Amino acid sequence: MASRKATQPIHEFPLIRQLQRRYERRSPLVRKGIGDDAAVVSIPAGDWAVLTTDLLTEGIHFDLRTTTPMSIGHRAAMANLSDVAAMGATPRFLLVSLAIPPTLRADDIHALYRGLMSACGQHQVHLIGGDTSASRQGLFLSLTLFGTTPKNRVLFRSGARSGDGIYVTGTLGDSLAGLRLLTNRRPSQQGTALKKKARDFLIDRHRHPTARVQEGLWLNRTQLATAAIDLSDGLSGDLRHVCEESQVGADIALATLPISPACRAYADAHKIDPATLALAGGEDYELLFTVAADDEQKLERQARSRGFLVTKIGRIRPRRFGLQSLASDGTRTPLPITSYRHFTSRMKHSG
Ligand SMILES: Nc1ncnc2c1ncn2[C@@H]1O[C@H](COP(=O)(O)OP(=O)(O)OP(=O)(O)O)[C@@H](O)[C@H]1O
Ligand SMILES: Cc1ncc(C[n+]2csc(CCOP(=O)(O)O)c2C)c(N)n1
Ligand SMILES: [Mg+2]
Repeated sequence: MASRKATQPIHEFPLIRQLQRRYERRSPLVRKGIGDDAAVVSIPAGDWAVLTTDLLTEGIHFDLRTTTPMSIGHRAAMANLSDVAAMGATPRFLLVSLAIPPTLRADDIHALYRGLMSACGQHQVHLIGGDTSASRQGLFLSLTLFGTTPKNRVLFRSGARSGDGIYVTGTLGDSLAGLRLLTNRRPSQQGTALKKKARDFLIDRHRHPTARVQEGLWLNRTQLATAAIDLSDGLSGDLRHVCEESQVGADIALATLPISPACRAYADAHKIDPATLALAGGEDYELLFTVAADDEQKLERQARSRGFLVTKIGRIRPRRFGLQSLASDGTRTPLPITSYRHFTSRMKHSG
């Protein structure tokens, strides 16, 4: 969907100057942004810095035949914002590194930045620098996001305790269903039973995910969450990280997983259980968090009054029980790992 013709060659320094003119904003915290050997920022006294980086690789994280440069920029920003959100921190400064193949034009890079910066603009994140290189083959995009949080105030993966309720924001499985709609090469098998509105919704959830920054800040500020993680690889794998770091087990009640009407319609049309999409689906960028049993009512009340969608999906158990799925009739079975794994699961997810 990007132009594959090199009609408008890229010149490194004019491109950087244009990006600086368009996207650099003044901030009292930015002492030096784009233009020196490194950026210099000051952070509020006593705050802790929260740092994350994410790499997006053509063919692995996106396919230029089925997506747009603007969506790639948006998703890259949201992937990083989501990690800062999962720590309960405020995102502040962004570094962007690009390796650009000869097939892309300057216009494509500007579209990518429009997607990036519109996502960052929602959270007052400042672009402070980056790096630009040519690539012989494929587009690579690496973002580093710098956030802050008051000292000692942070949501770790390691704080879950036996008895805590397990919650997620939003709905699960939409992004994977959207990706499958985009990449399935046999449209005759998928289009008929699914209304255009549902199809558009799922594709949009894949192309334009929303990082739950406000929710993360709320959970941290109120100290209602004992642990948190963002769902980038898929529930079945990401929950496992929380359990390993917290040295606990978990029950997940499959019937309670929040599934959007569109994802349910997709699952019906394909005769699959929507829970399999929710467990496997990566890139939803929802938050999974745990809450002490005594705080659950308070959490649910506050979520309602703030307009945040949160759903209880299970409970933390002692480590010896491992991770189990709990059926409506009370039977338990081990929760299989079906989430995205680099080096093994690419075809399964895109096919
Ligand atoms: N190549 C690496 N070198 C050093 N540390 C790494 C490397 N890759 C990952 N890590 C660290 O491992 C931990 C888990 O990383 P991972 O990328 O799985 O995070 P994630 O939030 O689950 O996924 P993602 O942000 O990529 O969607 C993080 O602390 C990360 O900084
Ligand atoms: C073309 C194409 N094929 C497959 C996928 C699915 N996918 C790729 S990486 C990933 C997990 C998150 O990555 P990371 O852990 O690196 O943040 C997922 C779910 C996609 N988005 N595009
Ligand atoms: Mg993460």
